[in-house]
Amino acid sequence: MSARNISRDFEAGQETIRVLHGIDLDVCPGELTYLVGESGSGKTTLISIMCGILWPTEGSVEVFGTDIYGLTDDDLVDFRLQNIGFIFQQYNLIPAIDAASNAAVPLIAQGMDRRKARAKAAEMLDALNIADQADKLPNQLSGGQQQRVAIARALVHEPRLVVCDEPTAALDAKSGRRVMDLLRDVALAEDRSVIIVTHDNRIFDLADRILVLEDGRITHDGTDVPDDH
Ligand SMILES: Nc1ncnc2c1ncn2[C@@H]1O[C@H](COP(=O)(O)OP(=O)(O)OP(=O)(O)O)[C@@H](O)[C@H]1O
Repeated sequence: MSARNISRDFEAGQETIRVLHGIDLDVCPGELTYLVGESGSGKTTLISIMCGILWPTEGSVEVFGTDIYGLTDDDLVDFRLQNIGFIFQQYNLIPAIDAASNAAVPLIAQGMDRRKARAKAAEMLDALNIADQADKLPNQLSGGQQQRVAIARALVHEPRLVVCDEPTAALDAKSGRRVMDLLRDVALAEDRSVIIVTHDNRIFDLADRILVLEDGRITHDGTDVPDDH
């Protein structure tokens, strides 16, 4: 996928604040790409634009050959549903349905039979080591378990682009590694991309590429992370 000349402004009272300044970025399929940077540097804003949920003020984003902000609203919703999985810091689970049904949402939205979708979602929960929580409601789960349900939901329909905001932050070291292994196994392939926003230095060694964002600009692009991050 590629982003060209991305800028984003937010209104704050009378003022307009520019939080991204003309970002150009190509994300290569088959690579685990990390985005790191201080709080407020614009990471969440950038990945939200890259995965089709926040319009840039300027610039364009192409995902697997489609200019996503050139689509109609309906076509963009459909494109996201087919091609993109996201895991945000707020898990946004549906409170009234159990973990397996939450994880099955993208498949059901794509029209899959409910029972089949639940079975596939249960497999994903199993891979994340929470198969025994499948029948629980979100408020019966710990924060880390809810996060794993959100991860299962992001991966269950095998999207070609997966975007994650702090996927391991709420997890202990072992669970964090398991999530990263799963992201690598399920989400990454020759024709698939994964972008991860993280502060978690326990997983820096797993990245193929690390980008640093500072004040809305990319200031580092390499295989390692600079010492001060
Ligand atoms: N909807 C909004 N309205 C106004 N300002 C916003 C909005 N969303 C983000 N911002 C501002 O844009 C800047 C970048 O925010 P963003 O959440 O992208 O940073 P971040 O690097 O992801 O931070 P963190 O690591 O704390 O999540 C911040 O100054 C934030 O206050």
